[in-house]
Amino acid sequence: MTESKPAADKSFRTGFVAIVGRPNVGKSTLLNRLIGQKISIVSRKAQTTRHRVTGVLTEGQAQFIFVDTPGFQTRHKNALNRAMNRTVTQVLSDVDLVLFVIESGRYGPADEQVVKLLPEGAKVILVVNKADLLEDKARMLPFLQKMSAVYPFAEIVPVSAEKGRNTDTLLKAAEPYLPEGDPIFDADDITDRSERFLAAEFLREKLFRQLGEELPYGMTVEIEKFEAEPGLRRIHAAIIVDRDAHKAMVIGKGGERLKRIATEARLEMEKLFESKVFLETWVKVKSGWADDERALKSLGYE
Ligand SMILES: Nc1nc2c(ncn2[C@@H]2O[C@H](COP(=O)(O)OP(=O)(O)OP(=O)(O)O)[C@@H](O)[C@H]2O)c(=O)[nH]1
Repeated sequence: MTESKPAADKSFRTGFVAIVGRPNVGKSTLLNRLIGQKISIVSRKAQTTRHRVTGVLTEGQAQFIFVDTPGFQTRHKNALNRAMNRTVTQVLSDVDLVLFVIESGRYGPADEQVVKLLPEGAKVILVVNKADLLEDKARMLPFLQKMSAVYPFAEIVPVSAEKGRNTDTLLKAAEPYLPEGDPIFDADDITDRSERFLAAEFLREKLFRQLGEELPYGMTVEIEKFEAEPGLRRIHAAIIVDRDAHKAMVIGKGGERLKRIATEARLEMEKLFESKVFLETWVKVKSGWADDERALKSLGYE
């Protein structure tokens, strides 16, 4: 494994990078674009820091280690939110660089909330995504100028994550902000998350997509059983919601919605695990759990 590590001379740079932004600005698309489509699963390593690593990009003389920042909500004020916002600020003060993503031509209250969570002194690059959607290109420059007054951004880079435009420029702009140091991961490592974890992530992602605005607050996914044998994964997943009404929303009319969600998640798992997947899902009601500080610990938020 070690021979695939890039040669470490003194100018090699390695650093932790967090991608933040309000929902739907294109954070996942950007991460996927930067690290490429290939996802390989490796076991958690001893030298992995306390951060949750979502992707590693080793290119030229630099290694970018992307870390997870839990999502944050401004609509609901309960224990889960307070803890999540605390976690966000903690993670952001710990990383070497923050990529703050917004949409071209749009800067609203939800984006402002994110700026408020940026810790003092953090190195932040403003990524102005979806540049392809800005119909009037002449609006870009004044928009960038307006944004430069919002926060002392280290750099401002317009990109299109979806089309892969200018993402190389973004990496070049980001590299000098990583501290000098040897790579921590082998060049081929993309994620250190386990298959079990990724299974929950895929299901969660499909739920988010399908439920959209109706997403029940505090919903979570628990993998109750994960069995792996060559060419086959057997997964039992529970979707936990707060109320009976939420349960009905997730299941949909005649179970259609849950069926669609589970099918999409299963297909993605099969692709990633390169194996057949039997996925069983059901919805459980655990009332009030989102306000239970103890429940946070089990989710890793505290
Ligand atoms: N036109 C265009 N669409 C984009 C671009 N980047 C992302 N999108 C689309 O924007 C939507 C949201 O993208 P995501 O990557 O899921 O956004 P996100 O910020 O991770 O969203 P959350 O998971 O809700 O926080 C998707 O439909 C993407 O296809 C872009 O550069 N141009």
